[in-house]
Formats: sequence, structure tokens, C-alpha cells
Amino acid sequence: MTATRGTSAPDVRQTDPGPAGAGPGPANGTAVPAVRIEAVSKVHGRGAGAVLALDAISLDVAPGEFVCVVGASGCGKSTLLSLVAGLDAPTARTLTVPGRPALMFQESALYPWLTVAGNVELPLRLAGVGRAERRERARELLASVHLAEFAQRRPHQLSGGMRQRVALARTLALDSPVLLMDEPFGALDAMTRDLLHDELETLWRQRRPAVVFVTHNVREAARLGDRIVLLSSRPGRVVWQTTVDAPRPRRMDSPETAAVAAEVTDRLRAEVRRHGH
Ligand SMILES: Nc1ncnc2c1ncn2[C@@H]1O[C@H](COP(=O)(O)OP(=O)(O)OP(=O)(O)O)[C@@H](O)[C@H]1O
Repeated sequence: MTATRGTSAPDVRQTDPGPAGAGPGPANGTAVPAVRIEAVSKVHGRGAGAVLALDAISLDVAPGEFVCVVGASGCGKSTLLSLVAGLDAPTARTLTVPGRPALMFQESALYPWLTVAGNVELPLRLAGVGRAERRERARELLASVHLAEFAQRRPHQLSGGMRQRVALARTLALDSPVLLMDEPFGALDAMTRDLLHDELETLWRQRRPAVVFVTHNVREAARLGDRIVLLSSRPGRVVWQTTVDAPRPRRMDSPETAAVAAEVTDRLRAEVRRHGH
């Protein structure tokens, strides 16, 4: 299916995402990309108030690859995810994404009137999955994030970390080939975030979606990413990237993670200094 959005007729195409189970380790660079962002620009607003958020940004994400995106505040990270998610239209050029990506944000955005299981079932219900299968899938997903016994609770009865686990289960419900995560653990304490890193990594290794993970936390990027991509200050472009070869699972406080994080921090500082903000 090809959909076209935006004022200057950008292409938003769907592709065959390729094999989802491409095996552990960094994804195969020769595969058809799961996400192809080709010279994509985005202007917010019009006239004198127009803001060029992204300037001809190009980025491919391979099937099964875990890419972390870092950059100074306001460089266009969330704009990029909204374009890939199809929530917003690029101003120019081509964006190719498979099927419908799944999204997860810093706020769990659970429906308070639904139970935990009801929240996880919702995307399945909207996709027309029958009740028995929905229940079974929600049960498995909640077990995989260690919340089986909380299925009938309401979101307000859970801690922040538990709510993000529910959001993670919901994000995985449709087995989307692409997960888009916008600082999903940014509001959690360090211990809870560590546990969620482990759970996310385990689920990612089992299911192998391509992941685009936006974070301000360079250690988190070094902990999780196959690749770390640094965006320039506004307008956002890819100015530097590195692959992370350290074996998994990694630890936030390991010397390997610290060394990668230090290098990314140096690059980020240089970029912020270059722009004077
Ligand atoms: N709807 C909008 N209208 C006008 N300007 C916008 C709009 N959305 C974002 N912007 C501007 O576009 C730029 C990029 O915003 P975006 O939220 O994508 O950056 P970000 O890198 O995710 O920021 P942060 O790291 O602070 O979350 C910012 O300067 C922002 O003010």
C-alpha cells in the first residue's frame, strides 16, 4: 500500500519488513530496511513562525536492528518519530515504513477506565482479533512483563514502572515489525529503568522488531543500542553515528557502556557548542 501525505507530495510507502527473526546481534546491513528515511524534511507552522525541524535527514533501520537516537533538546527527535509513525506528514521526500509501527511514550497513556488486561487487549480489539484470542494474547504478554497477577487491576493501582510495563505489553500486542519509543523510561527511577531495560531487551531478542528508541540518556543508548545516531541541533540531520559491539546483556554501569557513553557525550557536547545552544 502506498500512502501520500504532506504539502509537496512526499511518499510514505509500506514495504515487506523482511525476516523478523533475523537472529541475535546487529542486524544484517544487506537486508531491505525496515524503515527508510530518505532526505526527509519537516517544517512546523507557516510564514514568519515556520520552524525547520528536520533538514533532509536520511536514516535506514534494518529489520531487527535496535537504533538509539540522541541529540540536543529540540533537535527534532520526536518530530522524526511522529513522521515514521504516520502521525504527521513530512514536508518533503520519502519515508518508507512497513505496516503500522507500534508506539510507546514517556507517559504510559493507559485508559484509566479499562483494566490492565483491557488496555493490552485494546489494539487487538481494534484490529478485529476475536475475544478468546485477545484474552490469551494479553495473558501471555502480561506474563512476559511479569504482571500476570495484576491483569484485573486498574492503571491507577499500579506504580509508574508497572504502568510502563503494561504500555510495553500493549506496544508488543500486534507484533509490529517496527517499534518507535520516545523516552519510554525517562520518568522512571534508576532501579526500575534497569529492570525495564532487561525486560525490553529480552522481548526484543525474542521477537526481533526493528526499534527506533529516542533518549536523552547516552548511557541508556549505550546500554540498549546496536547503533547510536546523533542528530544535529535544529534543524535535525544525522551528524554522527556509531555501532555498539559490546556483548549483550550490557549493564548501565559497566566500563564498556561508560566508554561508549563518554564518546557519545563528547560528540553531543561538540554539536551543542557548534550551535551555541
Ligand atoms: N507543532 C509544532 N509547531 C511548531 N514548532 C514545533 C512543533 N512541534 C515541534 N516544534 C519545534 O520543532 C523543533 C523540534 O521539536 P521536537 O519536539 O521534535 O524536538 P526533540 O528533539 O524531540 O526535543 P526534546 O529533546 O526537547 O524532546 C523544536 O524547536 C520545537 O519547538
